[in-house]
Amino acid sequence: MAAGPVRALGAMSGTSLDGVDAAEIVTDGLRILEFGESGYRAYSDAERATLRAVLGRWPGEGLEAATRVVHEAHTELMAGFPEAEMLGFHGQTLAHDPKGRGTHQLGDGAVLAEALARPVIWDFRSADVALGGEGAPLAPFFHFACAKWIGAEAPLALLNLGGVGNLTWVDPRHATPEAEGALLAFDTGPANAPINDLVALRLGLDCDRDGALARQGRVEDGALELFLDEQYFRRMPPKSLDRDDFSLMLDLVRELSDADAAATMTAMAAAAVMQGMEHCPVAPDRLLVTGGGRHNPVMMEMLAVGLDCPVLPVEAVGLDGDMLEAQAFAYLAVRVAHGLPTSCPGTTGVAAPVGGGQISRP
Ligand SMILES: Nc1ncnc2c1ncn2[C@@H]1O[C@H](COP(=O)(O)OP(=O)(O)OP(=O)(O)O)[C@@H](O)[C@H]1O
Ligand SMILES: CC(=O)N[C@H]1[C@@H]2OC[C@@H](O2)[C@@H](O)[C@@H]1O[C@H](C)C(=O)O
Repeated sequence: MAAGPVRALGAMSGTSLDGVDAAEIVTDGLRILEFGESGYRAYSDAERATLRAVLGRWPGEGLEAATRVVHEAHTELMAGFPEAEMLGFHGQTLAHDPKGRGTHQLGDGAVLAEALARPVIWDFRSADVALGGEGAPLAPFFHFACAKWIGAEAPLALLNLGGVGNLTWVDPRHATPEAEGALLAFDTGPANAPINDLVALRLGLDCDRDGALARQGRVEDGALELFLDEQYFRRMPPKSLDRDDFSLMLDLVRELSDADAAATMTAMAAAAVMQGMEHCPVAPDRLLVTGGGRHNPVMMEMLAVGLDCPVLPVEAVGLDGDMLEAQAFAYLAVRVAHGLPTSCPGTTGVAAPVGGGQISRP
């Protein structure tokens, strides 16, 4: 395919299991030329339960119903973007165990290519894992393009607070993301997923909206210390996590009141980020925050108090923090189509820059 600009649509079904985000960008696979339309398709409670029931169950039987949910939700949403020439389809991570079972995202790009009559780029993580990488995070190459787009001239950090947190340190003075020293990225630790699980279990809520519960509680330092004692925090990056790798968190707060448990888990997510920031090769001049956690003022305040640099939502530089991951998979799709790498030693620990992703045509 010619390496000119493409209007691509990316879709992401994140670890929070709330729904599917889709967003268009125009790119040549190097620069962001234009941001386009975006949309969201929530999972119904029944669909979410179907997905939740199979998380971690891979390899396994009986994934048909969950796969159908993923295909239907994505087809419905992506059909509303007829001008997109190419589709980037992340799928729903079912299991992520790069050094063991591998990484698996539910959904078949070939089925979507038929249904939507357009080329679909998908299965972004497998090639990286096959070559010894973590297979995640993959947004960092897009974060590099974002740093260029905002005209950054000094190292900065981008943090995604999704179900899991991931941090990207970017030095925008390099010409390409795969240049040695341009990027360092890794998953910081659990972010919203355990808080969602806590409030779902105890109160039947989706999330601790606006940190209202955490704000009423007190952080239990003993539990926080035990959490930070986890082996994961002693590992050097790159490193990545599966959604439920930190299920011990619920045990650590079992004896606490609802409010204290929420406050302590919010502090755990923030402390994991602070730990992660210590890995930055050069202190970043700001931390730009994307993902749902930036809407949680308690988590944002904890980060602002604990870090030396300004902590700002990505909206402060004109980006859309609800759509950044979907945009990332639109951008990565075009990179794959143009034969460009999507990960490198600094982002996933893979031995050399690699272009992941399969291309399915209708
Ligand atoms: N107003 C809010 N107050 C508190 N938390 C919020 C708020 N809005 C969103 N969140 C949290 O953000 C989560 C959604 O974040 P996001 O959509 O970035 O996650 P994701 O993309 O599914 O995860 P990942 O990036 O790990 O794949 C919600 O499940 C909730 O926990
Ligand atoms: C295996 C997997 O799906 N990982 C997700 C998850 O959600 C956040 C964090 O863990 C990150 O590593 C990744 O998502 C983003 C989009 C990424 O690859 O950059």
